[in-house]
Amino acid sequence: MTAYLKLDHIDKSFARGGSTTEVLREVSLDIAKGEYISVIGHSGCGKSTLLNIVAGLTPVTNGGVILEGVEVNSPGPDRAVVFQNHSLLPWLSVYDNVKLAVDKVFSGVKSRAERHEWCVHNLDLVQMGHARDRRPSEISGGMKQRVGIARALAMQPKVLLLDEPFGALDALTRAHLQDSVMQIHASLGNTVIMITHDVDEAVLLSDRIVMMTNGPAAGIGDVLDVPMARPRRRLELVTDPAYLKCREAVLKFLYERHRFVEAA
Ligand SMILES: Nc1ncnc2c1ncn2[C@@H]1O[C@H](COP(=O)(O)OP(=O)(O)OP(=O)(O)O)[C@@H](O)[C@H]1O
Repeated sequence: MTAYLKLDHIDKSFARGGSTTEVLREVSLDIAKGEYISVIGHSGCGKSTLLNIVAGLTPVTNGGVILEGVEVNSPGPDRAVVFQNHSLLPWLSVYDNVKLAVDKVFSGVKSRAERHEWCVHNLDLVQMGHARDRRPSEISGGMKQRVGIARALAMQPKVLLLDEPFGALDALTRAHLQDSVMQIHASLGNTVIMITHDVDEAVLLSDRIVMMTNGPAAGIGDVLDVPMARPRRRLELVTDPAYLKCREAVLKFLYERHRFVEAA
């Protein structure tokens, strides 16, 4: 099987002043179309660097990213990113934030009326249709993240890249948004790479969990298959032996095999 998205022997070093930091070494992963992949690992191991490489925002030192057989090394609408700190333009309404991305991607393809419908459709998908005329400063953090997700989905990307998208949210808002993302993934079949620090979130949402070793020169330590059937319901999973087993495997990886050691 050829991978839909291939991370091919990626090395990444940053040079600063006279010194070089090796952040990633030999990161390789084949991702199938529609797969939901989580990346988990201790702080500073290089998760965001890896996501930024896939997004084309950070150049690799060696290796490459191949999407549908074509190497990608600059940003493009085929890979949409949602950051932890909502990156909405504060002077535009919710609707116009989504419209900006839609116009950029679809101006030659969809008519003005179709683009309007598409913006409304994607805002409805994340239950934000009612707030489309508000500015980012007038909505909550969870609502901003919903708009960020709507904006990303509206670009119809081949790959959705989520960098701790729920990290700054309270537990209840986080759970609601996780459920929305699961529903969207079920209906649209997006290919997703999501960075998270949250073990339960990784197990709940993912088909596979990529566990990174500690840096410097971090790599993929292990990849865990998450076998529970979908749709998944969080309350039912609490007692599901497969869920508990996955959770334990990730915790063991993080806290026994690759314990975080504070730099002296
Ligand atoms: N532009 C840069 N220049 C130099 N060093 C960088 C740059 N970006 C990241 N790094 C370094 O690369 C390492 C990995 O950082 P990265 O943000 O990818 O880690 P992370 O796993 O996402 O961390 P966290 O979980 O805390 O967000 C860190 O040591 C960081 O200081």
